[in-house]
Amino acid sequence: MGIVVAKFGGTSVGSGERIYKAANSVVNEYMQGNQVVVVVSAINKTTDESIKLVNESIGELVTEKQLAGILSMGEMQSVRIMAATIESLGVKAEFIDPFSEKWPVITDSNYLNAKIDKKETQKRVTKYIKKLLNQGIIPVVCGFLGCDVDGSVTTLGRGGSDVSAFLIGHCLGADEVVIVTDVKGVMSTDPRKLNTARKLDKITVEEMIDLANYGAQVLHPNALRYKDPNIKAKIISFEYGDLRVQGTDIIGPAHEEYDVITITKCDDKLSVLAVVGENLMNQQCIIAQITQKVCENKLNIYGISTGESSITLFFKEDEAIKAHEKLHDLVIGGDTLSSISLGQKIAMISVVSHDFIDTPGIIASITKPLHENEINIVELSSSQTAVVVFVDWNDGDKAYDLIKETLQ
Ligand SMILES: Nc1ncnc2c1ncn2[C@@H]1O[C@H](COP(=O)(O)OP(=O)(O)O)[C@@H](O)[C@H]1O
Ligand SMILES: N[C@@H](CC(=O)OP(=O)(O)O)C(=O)O
Repeated sequence: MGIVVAKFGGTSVGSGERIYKAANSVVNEYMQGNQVVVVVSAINKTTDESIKLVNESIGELVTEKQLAGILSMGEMQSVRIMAATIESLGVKAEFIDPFSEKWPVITDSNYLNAKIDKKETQKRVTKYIKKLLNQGIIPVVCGFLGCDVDGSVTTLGRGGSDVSAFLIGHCLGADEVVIVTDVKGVMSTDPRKLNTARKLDKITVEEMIDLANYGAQVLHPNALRYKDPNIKAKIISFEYGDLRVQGTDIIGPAHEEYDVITITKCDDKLSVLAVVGENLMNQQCIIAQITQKVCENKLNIYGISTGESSITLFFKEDEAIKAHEKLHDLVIGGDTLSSISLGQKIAMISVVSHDFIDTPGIIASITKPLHENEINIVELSSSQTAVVVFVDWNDGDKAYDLIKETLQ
């Protein structure tokens, strides 16, 4: 016997027929001897429709607290219908919403993007949800919602039902979390945008996080925070009405702890090369020509950035000498580039954390102490989860210490 958390997204409960199919799949899983927790989103586009109504009626005068309360209605409705449908199939089910005494997900009072109180949630999942499972009852829990210490409804942010499912799975020590949605699994790209998209049989947690961070709606980027190594996870289609169907397996735990900031200074001394030319932004294939040259000579680029009239590249000190020579050949062999310069010795400091995605001001908090200590930043690049700072080699250790002091 195992514990399975099954989450049904809005489209998977988008009609009476789909709700029946979903309830039936849950009951079948239960009949096979598993304990099942159901997490449900609002039916179809209910949340979008509520937002539209609020915009048209109240507009900006709505408070965040009021809006969270209004949005919660979608999930309040869907859990009731789902629990009743499961019961109609002969198995005991209990809906749980933020007003239930047994509500598990406790958050702060950031109403529309609430932060989860993991300790309190863990306690309540054990006390209430686990108990229901042991009584043979199927808990049907509102996805997306939380409740603060004052008893006010909060939301976990748009698409937050995925977070609810993995959070509850984590707190229960579940065997599996199954995300039921309107695609066959994770695809090579959004099938609504490219019809050549194909289904992946598996994807690693890290890959899935990156895909989600860059907008693949299929899973909320914060959900996998709660994917423990021993929890199996998959994304499947609602079409089959079967939780055992194959979709995309999400493999392994997250490699890096969330909540943790990793700061590293590259051991290698780097050199900066600037390739210069007029109006490079509008020149086609120039980056391809540069990287092709670098690739032919088996050199590794540590960083690259583009500007109006220059492209800056970072290489290991010894490789930069060869890169300089080879890229100079490119410069004098064509009309687009005018010149190249091999500049100072550089230290590279990388700052990485999954928390950067939704934390404003990270770049400012990295650059402020450097500015205050008169350390010049040669280059800075950033992605959703990483900021890489290039400074003069002689400033490297001090810059590293300052960033560490500020962020940790
Ligand atoms: N790489 C991808 N693989 C699968 N689906 C994707 C991908 N990128 C974006 N999507 C979109 O995610 C949608 C599913 O997410 P969502 O609409 O939030 O479902 P649900 O209502 O079940 O939570 C799909 O319909 C698809 O258009
Ligand atoms: N109903 C909420 C929460 C959610 O997760 O929905 P879905 O699972 O349909 O993406 C929203 O639309 O944001």
